[in-house]
Amino acid sequence: MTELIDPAPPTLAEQARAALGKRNLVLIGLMGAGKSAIGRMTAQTLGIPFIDSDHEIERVSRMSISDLFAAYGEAEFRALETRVIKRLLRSGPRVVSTGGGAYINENTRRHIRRGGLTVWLKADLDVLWERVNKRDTRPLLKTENPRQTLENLMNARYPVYAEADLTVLSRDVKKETMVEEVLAAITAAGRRT
Ligand SMILES: Nc1ncnc2c1ncn2[C@@H]1O[C@H](COP(=O)(O)OP(=O)(O)O)[C@@H](O)[C@H]1O
Ligand SMILES: O=C(O)C1=C[C@@H](OP(=O)(O)O)[C@@H](O)[C@H](O)C1
Ligand SMILES: [Mg+2]
Repeated sequence: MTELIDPAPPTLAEQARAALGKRNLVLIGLMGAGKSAIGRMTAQTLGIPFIDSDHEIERVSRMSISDLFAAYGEAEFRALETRVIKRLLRSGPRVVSTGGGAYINENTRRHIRRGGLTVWLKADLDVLWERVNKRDTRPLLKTENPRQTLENLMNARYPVYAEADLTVLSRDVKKETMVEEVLAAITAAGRRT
């Protein structure tokens, strides 16, 4: 007689993967929130592809984000960003990390809202500033007072990011903890919908 063995309960990653189904997971939030870093790790944990929209923009344009801003200006960058994100969201499931301004652009936001489950990585100014001031790859922060610029962007953008399906607080904890919280949020949302 064969013995019936209870299957192991599903892991958090398996539960989140099931809740996501064919949908894309789209990370939004301000510069330094961890969209690129946490998005990559989340995709690995879920076992689905990861794409960073800025990386894809750099690949297709063969230019860095800074050079794109300098050569063509922000409006052209936004138009390219819209096209790239629309294409990236055409098939799923994937984790797509967007650049901080993507969700703020009305056109891009429309594609994102249709194209997947949105998670806002929300962080306070000190956390963001600590992270972004170490690098000079973000053209919008090449101002006289970049911390103030970041704060202004926060004030302008947080009400829009707040429309996301889910919000996870990004703070100084291990990246693995952030990934777990994203997975837990997806799982809980899956139960609700
Ligand atoms: N939970 C975290 N703890 C410590 N450092 C983090 C955490 N999340 C992200 N970082 C770091 O902060 C910096 C900005 O993260 P990044 O993923 O590029 O943000 P975004 O894509 O939202 O601008 C990177 O150097 C990244 O490794
Ligand atoms: O907030 C923004 O408008 C931007 C954020 C950047 O991406 P990260 O949020 O990944 O730094 C990048 O897309 C570009 O510099 C503009
Ligand atoms: Mg990024």
